[in-house]
Amino acid sequence: MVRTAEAHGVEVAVIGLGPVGITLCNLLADMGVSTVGIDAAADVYALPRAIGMDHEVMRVFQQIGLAGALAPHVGAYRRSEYRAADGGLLRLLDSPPEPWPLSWPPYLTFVQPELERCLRARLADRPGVRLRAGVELTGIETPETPVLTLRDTASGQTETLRPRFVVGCDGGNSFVRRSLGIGFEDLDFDEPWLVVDMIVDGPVDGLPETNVQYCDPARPHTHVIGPGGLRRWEFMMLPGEDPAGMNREERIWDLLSPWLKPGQARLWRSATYRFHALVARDWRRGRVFLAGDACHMTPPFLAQGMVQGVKDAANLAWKLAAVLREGRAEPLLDSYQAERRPLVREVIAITKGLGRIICERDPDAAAARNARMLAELAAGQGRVVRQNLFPPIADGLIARLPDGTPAPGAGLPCPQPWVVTGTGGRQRLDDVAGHGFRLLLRAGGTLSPAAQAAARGLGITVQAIARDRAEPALIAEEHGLLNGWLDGHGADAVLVRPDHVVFGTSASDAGLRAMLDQLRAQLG
Ligand SMILES: O=C(O)/C=C/c1cccc(O)c1
Repeated sequence: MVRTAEAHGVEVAVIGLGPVGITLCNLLADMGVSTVGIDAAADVYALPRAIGMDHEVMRVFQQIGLAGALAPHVGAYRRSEYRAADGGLLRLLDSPPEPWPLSWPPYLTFVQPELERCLRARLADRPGVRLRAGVELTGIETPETPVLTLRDTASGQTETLRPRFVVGCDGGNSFVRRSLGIGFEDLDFDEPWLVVDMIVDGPVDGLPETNVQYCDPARPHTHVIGPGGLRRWEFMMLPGEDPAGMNREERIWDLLSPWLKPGQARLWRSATYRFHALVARDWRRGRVFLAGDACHMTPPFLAQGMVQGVKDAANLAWKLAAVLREGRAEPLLDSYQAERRPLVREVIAITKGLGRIICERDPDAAAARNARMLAELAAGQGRVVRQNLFPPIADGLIARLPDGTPAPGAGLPCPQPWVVTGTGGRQRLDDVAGHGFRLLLRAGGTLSPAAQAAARGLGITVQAIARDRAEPALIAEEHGLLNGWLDGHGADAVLVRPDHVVFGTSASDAGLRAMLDQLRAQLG
């Protein structure tokens, strides 16, 4: 039976309610955008797939108001060691000591089903957003004015939906992407691996205390420590090994035998899969967008899969809201692909570089690799600050200097220090300064009437932040992080976008007015 239910008032349809889609639904709902989230599955996928996230993603969950609810499902920071087959250390991916730049540990782990449940629970009974699980997208037409055909998987009933915009967050096999005929650029790195999630309930001697990339040419493998008792091992599958044979419990215990015996842990999930290095050629067709795995797939070695997807959601959400709520022109939405695609492509290339190190199976090449990495370690180059591996946004909606280069700091995540307020005690800055466009100034800095009027006209919140409590201001930093960052960029003010990315910095009132003019022009 065909039922045509013209849904009036749905502004954005999000297809796929995995972590990226449900994050996008939360952000859009908070921005007052009427949203429907659609997923063919009746419930959250009960087993973990992603396990790692970073401080920028945690900041988005903080923005959504979920930091507290997620705390039991989030794991502590661990460094990543790259080790040779003989156990020797080859490289260390670490984090700087506290205070951390975004106030969250730069790398965290999480339990995916619980994370998704928290994100869904927050939207239950919320006006303006509707989650429709058990509803499958079966057709998508005319991307300039999208018309969706939906089918209820239980009743078989179909309906049509005409949202203003559609975002396909429907995973690597995205129906949305395939329907639009969008292909991938293949960055040429895929290998078959077995992934095993174990729950270790009690103390077990000899388990690694950190994440480890075992660069063993006989069988490259990985160990990641998740929250609670969750431990993940990943094993490369060798030529001739068949997925079904690898994914037998007896075989898994055999692979785990250097660390665990049966009875010391429970097998939660195991799966064989082939990782890929792919980025969609187009991220937008008309009023239909792609996000997350639907438009990029990253090898696992830096845990960037979900991270980059949530960053897509944060990037797109405020731009859609700017068009739908503030009447900005739709070309603003072109900056989504302009900003995200080159960055994600670079993240995939960086991950691929590390993956090639880990996945080396030729013993001679592995020996040469070890010698090179040991020399780098001895020369002090083998200790890498994890978050510094990733590039800033370099294209799109950022302030530029007269020569066209990005303004100092533009495209980076803005630091989020711990601050102390007169009334509120110790808080993270975003919880005080808000989440829209905000202009953060040094304490004592003043804005000319013209700059104030320009900021007000753009709906920008202005906040002065003292370096410490000795300076008179309503908000004072605990560790001087943001003021130190301004020092480092030769700036007195930083203009931050709603996705926490730095639009630009300025060192004078004239520079600030020029930056605000650029923002007005770029917003359209
Ligand atoms: O952060 C890292 O260095 C590695 C994380 C990770 C997570 C999951 C699977 C992997 O191969 C690596």
